[in-house]
Amino acid sequence: MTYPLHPEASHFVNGRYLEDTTGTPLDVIYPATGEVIAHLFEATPAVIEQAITSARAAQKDWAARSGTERGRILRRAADIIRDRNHDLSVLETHDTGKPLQETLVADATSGADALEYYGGLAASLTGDHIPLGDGNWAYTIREALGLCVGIGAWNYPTQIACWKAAPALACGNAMIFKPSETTPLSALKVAEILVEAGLPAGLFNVVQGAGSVGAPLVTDPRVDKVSLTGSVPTGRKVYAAAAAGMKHVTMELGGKSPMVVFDDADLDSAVSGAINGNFYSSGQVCSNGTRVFVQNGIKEAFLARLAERLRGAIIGDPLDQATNFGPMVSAGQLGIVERYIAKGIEEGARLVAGGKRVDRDGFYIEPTVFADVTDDMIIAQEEIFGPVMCVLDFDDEAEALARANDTEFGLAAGVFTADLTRAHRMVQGFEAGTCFINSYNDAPVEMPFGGVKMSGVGRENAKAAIDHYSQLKSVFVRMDACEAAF
Ligand SMILES: NC(=O)c1ccc[n+]([C@@H]2O[C@H](COP(=O)([O-])OP(=O)(O)OC[C@H]3O[C@@H](n4cnc5c(N)ncnc54)[C@H](O)[C@@H]3O)[C@@H](O)[C@H]2O)c1
Ligand SMILES: C[N+](C)(C)CCCC=O
Repeated sequence: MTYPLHPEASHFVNGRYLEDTTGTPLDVIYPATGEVIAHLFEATPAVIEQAITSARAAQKDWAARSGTERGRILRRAADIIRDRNHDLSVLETHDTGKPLQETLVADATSGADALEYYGGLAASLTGDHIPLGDGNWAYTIREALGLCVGIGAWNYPTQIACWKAAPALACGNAMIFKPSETTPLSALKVAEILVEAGLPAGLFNVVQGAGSVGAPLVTDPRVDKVSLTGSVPTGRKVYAAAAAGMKHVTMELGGKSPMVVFDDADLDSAVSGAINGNFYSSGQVCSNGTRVFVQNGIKEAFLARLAERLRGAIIGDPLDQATNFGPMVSAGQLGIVERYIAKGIEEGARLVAGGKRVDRDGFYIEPTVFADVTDDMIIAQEEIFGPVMCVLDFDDEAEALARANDTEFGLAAGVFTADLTRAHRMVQGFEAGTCFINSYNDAPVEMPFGGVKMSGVGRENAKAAIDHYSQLKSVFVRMDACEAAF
């Protein structure tokens, strides 16, 4: 089976595809060629209204079902996704431009992991029994929040949809998901598969559009929770709008994460970490370790080995499974990256690799490395969200830690060293939500993922996400007579 690139309609609402051609046209562009591969329409107020009404209507019955029943449907969806991994990966590659070599292992499969994990957890989402003095006791009931809105970024459309939908649905919520306007295709397949797996109509809806479609969803009084994956500026706006309605939020935002490489690190392992943390998905990964602090004793060896390893980058057609480095997602994002590269040169950083557009159709730019970067440079401070690695030097541990933390962001941090005591000491000191020792960017569903400081609020994945998609009702039970002062 091969999926057609053009979906049946723009939106998926109340268990079926839905079109409203009066919405603003939304063209889907294949980043590897620049061609338009689908013509969609942004959601109109009428589409949004249908999504909210159907989600609210379906949620109560869903929450009243047993966790076992809810979990079974999620696990069935995970199985279908795994069976269709190849076709879903081809679609994800068209949506994002990411090489098929990556999408085959990191996108639909990661979504399936989330559905399987929360499907397994659903039956054991319980409250507590709390014994109190004098024979009295209390208990807590874990309840669904109601209607959750998920808003996605464009780098991992399938994964983001599933990382939000799976815990939300496991807890008994309904969800309306608005994918990024840049990558609207993959989430529609997730919705279709959930219904095929037995999810009742209305519980997972996909509506398309840009911020103008997201904003009314965030402020609608019938929405109980908003989970955003996006940039810090958008996070600020969405968090503030949600706060006005006292809604629950999860904010998965951007970063400028540090990776610290000590002299005693295994050189190839550290270089692999730096490549994974800067060039996977053409650098369009929130948690990327884009400030690579390398201790002076190993710096030149690190740069030499990195240059050698970069020659192994195969830049080309993302559908060719030999390709391991694809285009940027859009012409706009390519332009942003080019401007940062020009800025780095202007600031006096040493360009040691890449820096140029690739001479072919589509939005390609070479994997780029700057050395001799200093903390005050713009390229060391701002999230570029493209394949631009900044290498900075340091002398000792205390200096590396202080400089690693000297940022408003706090999504991730990594350390490469043979000294495990030092590794754990560094991790204790990192002001970051997600840390890595002698590795970078691993995100298994069993491990909480998220940031601190400006990088976000709340956690996705693992049991931690359950607390962000459910609430506790506390019940005090008196076993003797209730007394009063008068
Ligand atoms: N922490 C994480 O898990 C994570 C994962 C992936 C990407 N990101 C971050 O996402 C950013 C890149 O993605 P992007 O360019 O799509 O981000 P973005 O902030 O431009 O957009 C994110 C989403 O928010 C929507 N949006 C914009 N304005 C809105 C508004 N006022 N109300 C409601 N919704 C609105 C967009 O349409 C899009 O769907 C980077 O900063 C990256 O670090 C974070
Ligand atoms: C699984 N990764 C590659 C760490 C991506 C997480 C989501 C951030 O962009």
